[in-house]
Amino acid sequence: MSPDAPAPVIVAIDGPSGTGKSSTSRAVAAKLGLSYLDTGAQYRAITWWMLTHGIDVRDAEAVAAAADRPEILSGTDPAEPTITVDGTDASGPIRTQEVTGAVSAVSAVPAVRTRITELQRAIAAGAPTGIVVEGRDIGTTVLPDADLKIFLTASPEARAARRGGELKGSGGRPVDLDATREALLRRDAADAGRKTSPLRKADDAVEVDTTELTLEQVIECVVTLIEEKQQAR
Ligand SMILES: Nc1ncnc2c1ncn2[C@@H]1O[C@H](COP(=O)(O)OP(=O)(O)O)[C@@H](O)[C@H]1O
Ligand SMILES: Nc1ccn([C@H]2C[C@H](O)[C@@H](COP(=O)(O)OP(=O)(O)O)O2)c(=O)n1
Repeated sequence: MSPDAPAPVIVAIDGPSGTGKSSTSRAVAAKLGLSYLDTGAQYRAITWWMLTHGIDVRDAEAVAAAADRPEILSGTDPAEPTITVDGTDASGPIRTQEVTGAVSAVSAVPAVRTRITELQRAIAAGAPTGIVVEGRDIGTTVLPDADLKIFLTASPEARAARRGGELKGSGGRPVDLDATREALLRRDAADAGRKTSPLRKADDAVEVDTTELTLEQVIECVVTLIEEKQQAR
C-alpha cells in the first residue's frame, strides 16, 4: 500500500433474517470499492457439508468433531460473491429449506464458531481497501474493533413479506406468510438464545430500523455513515 492510501475500512453489519443485511452490504461494498463477506453463507456451507456427509446435526459432539474437515472458501467480490466447499460451488445447495432448518443447530456448536470466526478474521485482515462483513456476531465477537457497526432491524411482518417475495420469485407454491414469519422468529430465538456468540446488538452499533425504509434508503444511510467515519479519521 502506498503511504498515502487510506487505511482499510472495516464495517460490521448484523441483525436477524430478512432485515436487509445481504442486499445492503453488497450494494454498499460495491459503491465504495470494498470487499464483501456473507458470514451466514459460511455457516450454511458447513451445515450443508455436515448434511451431505451423514453427520447428525442434532449431535453437537459429532458436529464439533467434524468441524475442521470441510474446506470453505469465500469469494469477496460484491459483484459476484462465491462460496465453495471442498472445491464444489455451494451457492445453490446452501439455500435449501433443509440447510435453513439445520443451520442454527450447527452454528451454535462452539468448535464450528471458532473455525468459521478464524476464516472471517483472516479474510477481513486481507481485504486491501476494507470490507463489509455481515452476520449475527460480527460487531460483538468477530470484529469488535470494526470502524463502523450497524445493527439492522425490521418488524417480523416486513421480514416475512420480504422472504415471502423471494420464495415466490423462485417459482414455488404460494407462500404462507404466517408460516414464514413463525420460522423466522424460531430461527431468531435459536440464534439469540445460544450460549456462544449469540445474535446481539453491540453496545457501540448504530441501530437502523428498516421496516419503513426502501432498500435504496438503507444503502444511502449506511454509505453516509461510512463516509462520515472516513472523513473523521
Ligand atoms: N428496506 C427494504 N425494503 C424492502 N425490501 C427489502 C429491504 N431490504 C431488503 N429487502 C429485500 O428483502 C429480502 C431479504 O433481504 P436480505 O438482504 O437477504 O436480508 P438478510 O440478509 O438480512 O436476511 C431481499 O429480497 C431484499 O431485496
Ligand atoms: N455471523 C453469523 C451469521 C450467520 N449465523 C447463522 C445463524 C443464521 O440463522 C444462519 C444463516 O444466516 P443467513 O445470514 O444466511 O440467514 P438469512 O439470510 O438471514 O436467512 O447462520 C451465525 O450464527 N453467525
